Amino acid sequence: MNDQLTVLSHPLVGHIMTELRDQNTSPHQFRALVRKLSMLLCYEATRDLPTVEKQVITPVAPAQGVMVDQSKLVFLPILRAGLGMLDGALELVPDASVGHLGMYRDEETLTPVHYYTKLPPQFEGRGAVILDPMLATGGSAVDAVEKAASYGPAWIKFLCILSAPQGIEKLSKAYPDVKIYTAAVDQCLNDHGYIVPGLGDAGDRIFGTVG
Ligand SMILES: O=P(O)(O)OC[C@H]1O[C@H](OP(=O)(O)OP(=O)(O)O)[C@H](O)[C@@H]1O
Ligand SMILES: O=c1cc[nH]c(=O)[nH]1
Ligand SMILES: [Mg+2]
Repeated sequence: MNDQLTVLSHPLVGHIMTELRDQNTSPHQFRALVRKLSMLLCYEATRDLPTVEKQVITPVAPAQGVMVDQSKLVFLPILRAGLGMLDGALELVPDASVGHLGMYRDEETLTPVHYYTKLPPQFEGRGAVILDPMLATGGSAVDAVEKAASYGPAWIKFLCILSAPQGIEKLSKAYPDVKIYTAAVDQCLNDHGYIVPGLGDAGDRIFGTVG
């Protein structure tokens, strides 16, 4: 693989992924599993955040601690499915800002269609963390990074639950500076652009709209 890519490698991640893939998993369970994986992805992606020292007094003695300036982070979920990852990310960084990138993938052309954008106006000195459970062809991810980059963030990271080799390649070639964090990399895409074996349509499974 490449050094832009971090794949969560852990027995518990494998366990959660297996439950997530199972077609018998209910939307309620699916959302809970996506939330857990999103927290773990966010944990990895925030490993290099700067800290400032802070002294506190414990019941026993003064202690030198550190704090993170959470306002330096902006989470950008790609609607709809990315919303499923937001709770987990905000659980770890509750004071981050949130912007929304509305796009869906046209079923015929597999290219993203943009329908809504609402980002915080002030990105200077802040990092952008894009959230979308699925990195398939990579078209949506590349468009999301392009949009985020136009706001001038200090850096951009892309967090997804599941990815296909095609999507990783497309995103990493288009944006070599964007680090990608994923819980698993699958084999390929099928003729409809779905990840194989995958987990189906993440948005439909999160929101209970499976046909
Ligand atoms: O890598 P790509 O080939 O662009 O595919 C990935 C995109 O497809 C899914 O969204 P979808 O179009 O299903 O929209 P939804 O979240 O509203 O269901 C997924 O959540 C990504 O945004
Ligand atoms: O497998 C896939 C591919 C794109 N979007 C999804 O939700 N699932
Ligand atoms: Mg969908």
